[in-house]
Amino acid sequence: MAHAWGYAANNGPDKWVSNFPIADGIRQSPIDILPGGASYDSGLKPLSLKYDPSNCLEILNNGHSFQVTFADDSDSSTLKEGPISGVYRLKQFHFHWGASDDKGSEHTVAGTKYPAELHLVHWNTKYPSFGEAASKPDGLAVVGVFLKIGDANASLQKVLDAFNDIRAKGKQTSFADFDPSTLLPGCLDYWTYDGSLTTPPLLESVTWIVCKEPISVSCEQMAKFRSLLFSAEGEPECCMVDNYRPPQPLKGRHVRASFQ
Ligand SMILES: NS(=O)(=O)c1c(F)c(F)c(S(=O)(=O)CCO)c(N[C@H](c2ccccc2)[C@@H](O)c2ccccc2)c1F
Ligand SMILES: [Zn+2]
Repeated sequence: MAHAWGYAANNGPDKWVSNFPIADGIRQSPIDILPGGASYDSGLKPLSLKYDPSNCLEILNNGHSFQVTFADDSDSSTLKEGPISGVYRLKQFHFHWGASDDKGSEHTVAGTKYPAELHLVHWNTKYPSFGEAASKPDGLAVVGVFLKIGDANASLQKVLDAFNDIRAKGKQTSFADFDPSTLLPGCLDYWTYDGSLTTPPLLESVTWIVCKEPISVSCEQMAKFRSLLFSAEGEPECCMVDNYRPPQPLKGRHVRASFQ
């Protein structure tokens, strides 16, 4: 049985290709975004994000990151417009972060790494389910938001306050009435390109929408991220840090900007 994928030297991003050959595919994510190389597209619409806090269900340590899961049986928490057509439903959000403040984001901007990156994962309702959508080239849309060291983020603190219940892999706890739009930056200018999931199964089904403006996170809040564990209860403790895939080859893809 091949050992499970992770972010360590023996099972990390450089090893994923042996079990997931698409790791060397033509539309892999993340990428290094070169603002000078992105072309402004006046046809790109503003993002329309409408989230209902009552859809928020639970928070879970899945051993790779932590995720906040949403009820997606109706169109009450959706992404519309932007670079996509149709209606995409919010399924979950999660983060990626580093062992220190100089790394942690998956996307980079002209080589600049941020200490963390938020991903809001949505699926195209033209397909019957998330699982179906995840295997289609237009099946998923992920909104990425960079985190930058600065003032403490009060909205993020609500998520971090749940960490004591989910410290180890497999732990979950109810998490209700959270509005993820409170985690979005004031300005929703974005870059967009065709890409993939950044973890196995690395499916090439994601329209990436990466916000230009970061949100703030304090050093103390970053320390709280790093208090989570990759390991399950009873296993030797392994801090959950550096759970990011490095930028992948562009392979001829174009990045568009919604702003000039
Ligand atoms: N950066 S990314 O957006 O590509 C990404 C991640 F980097 C990521 F870590 C996760 S994760 O769920 O936290 C652990 C890996 O599954 C997911 N989770 C996916 C997911 C699972 C359930 C519901 C929504 C999203 C991912 O696990 C997945 C997507 C599609 C098919 C199978 C699994 C994910 F989408
Ligand atoms: Zn992610």
